[in-house]
Amino acid sequence: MGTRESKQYLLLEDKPIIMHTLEVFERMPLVQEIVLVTGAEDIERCTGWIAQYGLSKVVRVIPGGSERQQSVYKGLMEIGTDWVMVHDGVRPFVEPEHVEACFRKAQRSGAAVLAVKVKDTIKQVSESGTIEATPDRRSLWAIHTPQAFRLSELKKAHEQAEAEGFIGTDDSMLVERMGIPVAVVEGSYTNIKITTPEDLEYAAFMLNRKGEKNT
Ligand SMILES: Nc1ccn([C@@H]2O[C@H](COP(=O)(O)OP(=O)(O)OP(=O)(O)O)[C@@H](O)[C@H]2O)c(=O)n1
Ligand SMILES: C[C@](O)(CO)[C@H](O)COP(=O)(O)O
Repeated sequence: MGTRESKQYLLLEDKPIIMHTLEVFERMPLVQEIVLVTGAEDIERCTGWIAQYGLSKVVRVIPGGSERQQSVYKGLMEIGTDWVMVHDGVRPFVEPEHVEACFRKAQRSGAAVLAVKVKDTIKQVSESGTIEATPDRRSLWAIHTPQAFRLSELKKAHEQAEAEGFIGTDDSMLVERMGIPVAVVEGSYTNIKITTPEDLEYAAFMLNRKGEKNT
């Protein structure tokens, strides 16, 4: 993002992005409790915002680890439910009905992630910048969060990955490598991961649109 402030704390309509994200889950009857994993130095201000925005389902705010994977694992250790969903703090536009669909699918099949079909042709490119392969687009999906799992299986997958020194870019990868099938549930292209500066402009537009819909 290139900002001094971590992107999850940037303001969208005067509210930190992470609080917009938490509000989606707070309002869902399906969600029992939320554990927020953050930087140790951010716990105090996050706790303040949680009180300010009345997020009663956030039962704990805990410091993360050295990598995303360790942070998720630390979060899992604080969960008391049989099922868990892992979500990126910077995906505030996830639709509650898609969260619900992902969760229900996981309950039926064991594990599920939200995703969208890719629109572009995707190429595998070498370090020197030459195209090496063009995978068949019909089988390619861009994977989002939330990702839903049985808590015991996700914990086990994390422990196995840690023991083998494997680092994945999402939780599904860790579960997949245990041989557990993970179902894909079609979500929405608006469930962006706010990552680069132009995403902030899109996010402001999306928030405005959401506000107009609700009035
Ligand atoms: N110790 C860490 C480091 C990172 N993360 C999370 O892992 C993700 C990826 O972090 P990072 O690799 O720093 O990339 P970006 O967040 O994409 O960084 P940038 O803002 O530079 O795009 C983020 O959701 C971050 O909150 C984490 O939970 N614990
Ligand atoms: C989990 C994820 O959102 C799936 O697309 C993505 O891999 C997270 O990436 P980040 O680098 O941790 O933001």
